[in-house]
Amino acid sequence: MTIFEPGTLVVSCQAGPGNPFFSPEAMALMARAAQAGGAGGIRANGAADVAAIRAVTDLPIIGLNKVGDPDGVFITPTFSSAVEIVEAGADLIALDGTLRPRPDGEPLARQIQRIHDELGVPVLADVDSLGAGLAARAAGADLIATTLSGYTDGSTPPGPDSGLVKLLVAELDCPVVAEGRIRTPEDVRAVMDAGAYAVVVGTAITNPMDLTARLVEAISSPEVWRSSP
Ligand SMILES: CC(=O)N[C@H](C=O)[C@@H](O)[C@H](O)[C@H](O)COP(=O)(O)O
Repeated sequence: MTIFEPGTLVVSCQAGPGNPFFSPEAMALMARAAQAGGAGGIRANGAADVAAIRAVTDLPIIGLNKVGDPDGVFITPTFSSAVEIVEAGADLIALDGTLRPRPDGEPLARQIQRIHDELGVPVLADVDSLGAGLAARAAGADLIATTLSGYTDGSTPPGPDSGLVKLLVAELDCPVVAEGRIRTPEDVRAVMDAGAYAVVVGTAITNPMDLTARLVEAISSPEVWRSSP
C-alpha cells in the first residue's frame, strides 16, 4: 500500500449544508491551502468535491460518499455509492467498516472485493473498535482508520483515540490511520507515538465555524477549558 508514504498528514476537506464553505470551489481552495502547508493527501466527500479537488491537485485523494442515515452506516455504504467517487478522481475509497448492519445487506467483504475488482482502487475502512478493525481487514480492507471511534456508541470523547490506534497497530498487518478529533500538534504526536501510519485531520484545519465556536466557548466557559486535559 504505497498511495501514502508513512508519516503523511492527510487533510479532510469537508463541509455540509449550513456551512458557508459548503461548495466544491471552497473545498478545492481548502485542498490547495492544505497542499501549500505540506499535506500529503486529501480526504473529501461526494463526487462534486472530489472532482473539484482533483482539478487543482495531484495529491492522493481518499474519497467517500456520505449517503443515507447519518445515525447508521452512511460513509460509502454501498458499492454503487463508491462508483461516482472513483470516476470523479479518488485514488482510494473510504467506507464504513463497523460491524453495524449495512443498508443493502451486502457483506463488507463483497463491497470491498467489487471496489478492488471493478474500480481498481484500494479501500480504507473507517472503524470504531478493535473487533471492527480485525473484521474489516479480514474482509479485504487495505488500510484501517479510527474515524468512527466515539461516534457509534454516543461516547465522543474530546480527543483522539490513541488507545485504539495502538491496539490496531499491534494486531494488524496493514497501515493504521489515525483519524477523528485530532486537533493539536500534541494529538498528532500521541497518535504517531501509538504507531499510526498516517494522520487525518479535518475540523481543526478546515472548519472555521467549529474553531470559532470553540474559542467563543472558551470565553464564556473558561472553567471548562482550564480543566481540559
Ligand atoms: C465521524 C465522521 O463522520 N467523520 C467524517 C469522516 O469522513 C468527517 O466528518 C470528519 O471530519 C473526518 O473524519 C475528520 O475528523 P475530524 O474532523 O474530527 O478531524
